[in-house]
This record gives sequence, C-alpha cells and structure tokens, in this order.
Amino acid sequence: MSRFPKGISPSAPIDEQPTIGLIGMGEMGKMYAKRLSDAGWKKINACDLPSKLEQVKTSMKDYPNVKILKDGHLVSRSSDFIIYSVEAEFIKRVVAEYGHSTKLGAIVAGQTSVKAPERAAFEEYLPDDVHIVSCHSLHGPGVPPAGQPLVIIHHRGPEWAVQLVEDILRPFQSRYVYLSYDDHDLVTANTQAVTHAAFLSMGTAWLNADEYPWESTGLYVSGIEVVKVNITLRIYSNKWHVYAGLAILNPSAGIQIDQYAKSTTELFKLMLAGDKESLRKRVYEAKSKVFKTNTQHPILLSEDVLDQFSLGKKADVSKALSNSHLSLLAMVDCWATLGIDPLAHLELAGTPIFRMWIGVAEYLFRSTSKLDAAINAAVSDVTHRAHDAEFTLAARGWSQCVSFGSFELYERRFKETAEFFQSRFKEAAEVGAKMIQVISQSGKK
Ligand SMILES: NC(=O)C1=CN([C@@H]2O[C@H](COP(=O)(O)OP(=O)(O)OC[C@H]3O[C@@H](n4cnc5c(N)ncnc54)[C@H](OP(=O)(O)O)[C@@H]3O)[C@@H](O)[C@H]2O)C=CC1
Ligand SMILES: O=C(O)C(=O)Cc1ccc(O)cc1
Repeated sequence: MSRFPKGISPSAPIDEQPTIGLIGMGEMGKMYAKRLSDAGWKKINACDLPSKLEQVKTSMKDYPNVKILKDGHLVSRSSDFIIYSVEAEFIKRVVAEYGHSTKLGAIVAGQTSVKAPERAAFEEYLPDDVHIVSCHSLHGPGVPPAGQPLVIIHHRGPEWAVQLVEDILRPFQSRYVYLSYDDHDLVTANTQAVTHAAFLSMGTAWLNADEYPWESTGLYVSGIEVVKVNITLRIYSNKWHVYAGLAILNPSAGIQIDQYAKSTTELFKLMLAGDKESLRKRVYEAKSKVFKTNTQHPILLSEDVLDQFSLGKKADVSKALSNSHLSLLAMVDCWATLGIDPLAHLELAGTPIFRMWIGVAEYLFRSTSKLDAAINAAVSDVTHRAHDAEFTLAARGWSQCVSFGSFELYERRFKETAEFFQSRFKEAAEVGAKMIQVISQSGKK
C-alpha cells in the first residue's frame, strides 16, 4: 500500500508530500529540480558530486524547495522517489556507491538515454525492498516538456509505484509512453541512432572542409538546409556523453550507425560512377519501403513551414545550389535495408529532433520532383561533390569510432567539431527553439 494517496498533487500539505531525490545535477537534473519546484513540490533533495556542493547550492539558490545535499547517500536515504541523472557510462559506478542507502520502500528511476546499463546497475545494486519505475524525457533540457514524450518503465514493484511516479511528474504535462526496458532501447535506437549519426557526420564534414557552407555561398539556403544546420549545431552544443552513451552502449544503435555508413558509401559510389539508373532504383526502392503510401501518414512539413526557416531572399531561389541530400538519401536507404519503420515510432517516442529530421526526409521523398532533382544533382552536378566526399568519410569515421566502443575517442571527435561551431551556437539555439516549436505542432491532428 502506498503512503501517498492516488492522484496526489503539489497542492497537498507539505507533510503529506513525497520527498523527491535527484542524484546528478547537470543539465537534466537541474531542469527536473527547477520544474518540479516551480510546480509546487516542496520537498526536493538533490546532489551532484561532493566536490560541487557549493557550486550547485549557488546555482539553485532561487529554488528554496530544492535542498542541496553533499552526496547520493544523503539523498537516497531521505527520498521516496529518486532519479539518477548521471552519465550512462558512470551509472553502474554511481548506483554501486549509493544504491544500498536507498530508503526502504522507495521508488528508483534513471534518466539515462540508454537503459541496458541502468537496468543492470539497478538489479545488481538496489536492495530488494525498493521499487524500480524508471523514466526518460525524450527531449533535451532546453525544450519545454509539455506535450513531449516521457517514457515510463515499470520494471519492479507494485502498481501504486507507477501511479506515484505519474503523479509526481504530471506537472510537466508530458505525454506518458509505457515501455519495458528492452523496448525502450529498441525504440530509441530506431529514432535516435541514425538521426544523430547523420548530424554528427555533417558537422565533421563541415569542420574538415573548414567551411560554414550556409554562410560562405551567400546564396538562398532552403529550409531543408537550415534544419540541417540548426540541428547539427544543437547537437554539438549538448553534452558529448549523451550521444556517446546512446550510440556505444545500445547494441541496436551500433548496428544502425554501421549501416548508415554503408548506405552513405554505397550511394556515394553510385554517384561517382555516374550510375543514375542504379541510384534512382535504389532510392525509389527505399522510398517505397519507408514512405509506403501517400495517405498513411500526414506530411509533417509543408513549404510554408520550411520557408519560415530559409536564409537569403526567396526571390533568389533560382540561385540556390542543387544538392544531392546524400545524408537524407542514406538515412532512408539505411532504414529500408534494416527493415525499420521509423514512422511507426514517431508518434510513440519521437524526440523533437527526430520529428524534424524525418519531417524533412518525408518532405523530400514524397515529392517526385524534389527527389529527382536530388538524384540529378547527385550524378550530374559536381558543386557539392567535395562536401559529399567529406560527409561519406565522416559517416564512416563516426561508425568506426562507435564500433571501437571508446568514449575517449568519441569525446575527442565530438569536442573538436563542437569547438569549430562554438561561435554559432547562440544564434542556432534561438532559431532551433523556434523550429522545434513550429515543427512540434506541424502535422499533428
Ligand atoms: N542532455 C540531454 O539532452 C538528455 C540527457 N539525458 C540523459 O540524462 C543523463 C544526464 O544527462 P545531462 O544532465 O545532460 O548530463 P550532465 O553531464 O549535464 O549531468 C550529469 C551530472 O551528473 C554528475 N555526476 C556524475 N557522477 C555523479 C555522482 N557520483 N554523484 C552525483 N552526481 C554525479 C555529473 O558530474 P561530472 O560532470 O563532474 O561528471 C554531472 O554534473 C544522461 O544519462 C543522459 O543520457 C536524457 C534526456 C535528454
Ligand atoms: O532529440 C534528440 O534526439 C536530442 O538530441 C535530445 C535528446 C538527447 C538524449 C535523449 O535521451 C533524449 C533527447
């Protein structure tokens, strides 16, 4: 039996409220602390590493409902619902350290983006008398959670524990998605792995070309290109370990990132050979598998939506460079080769970035004239060839890096590219936030 009534809300008297514990006060931990506190939950205990005690206290000084404690033992022993928001790479070590201090009968969750290591850590180190109901907000810390998917994983314990977690997180107004630990990793690999590989590769390609192509041409840059630029910058302005964790520690992700590199290389070879017929056949076969009919799903993005995010003057549209859109052709080819139906996951567990990217892919693939223009550009227009070569090399490089399983190598590659874009992050964050807002609404009934 729960000590807390079903449907409890922040308006309950303070001594009847559950105590919420947050271990890890980085981007996500802080976001949760601030939003739960703003919602009116009065008893929130939080910690980061003991060495950061004063720093975290200072950063949370305007949130009196949030008590910053020295370490995870103090948070665990005093909280009814505890969320670990630490690096996936470290979850085992952190739960091994604090898990045995968990209050008897408490509920434990993790925010990690890949759940296999979290599940193993919880099963190994949490006492049998605590419940496991995990969660995962499927969006970055800067995105308002209302309407976004929030995965709830009922792994161990009674039904009331799930109810209490739902009640505590209800002020976020997120959309609950109920998955098992295993299904979570499958679904998030399908939505995030290749998406991130595409943008990481674009960034690396631009770094190696030593160019910000959307600035250097001075020509009209279409909405598709602006989406590419802004999401790339958005990803590189986030923490590297978020992407490393979900790519390296989720086995399904590795398979997909590998196929993405293969698809890119194979399509690029057809481009080099000028083999338009084979390229067209392959692209259209992929289209027929991934975007099966015209009516099955609504078009997510329209010309009007994308035009809001174009750079340069619309009157100059004829001066826009044609583009093979190799990153998009390869993504759809990759999904088709692996038999993944990304649209099936979109409404269930699509992150804002995935929604934008698949929206752009759909925008290109559902229009025969646009798709044919991309195929023509791929074989006949060499303007973009150098970029496509860099992109192909970058996709292979990221796939190799993930297959080596080295966090150190991933961090170096990521940070080197992030550094190149540092001066553009602020502007991209502003445009990106607007894009997410507009595109989140687009195509929803
Ligand atoms: N950022 C995002 O877009 C999203 C992230 N996630 C997931 O949420 C988790 C947290 O990510 P995010 O907040 O972005 O990352 P951050 O790096 O910003 O935060 C993680 C925090 O945990 C701290 N930490 C590490 N070890 C301990 C410990 N023993 N005790 C207390 N604190 C500790 C880290 O300290 P230090 O830096 O010193 O190691 C850091 O401050 C990750 O698993 C990530 O995959 C989920 C959804 C979205
Ligand atoms: O939307 C995306 O794919 C992001 O890049 C933000 C993100 C990163 C990690 C998560 O676990 C959830 C969302």
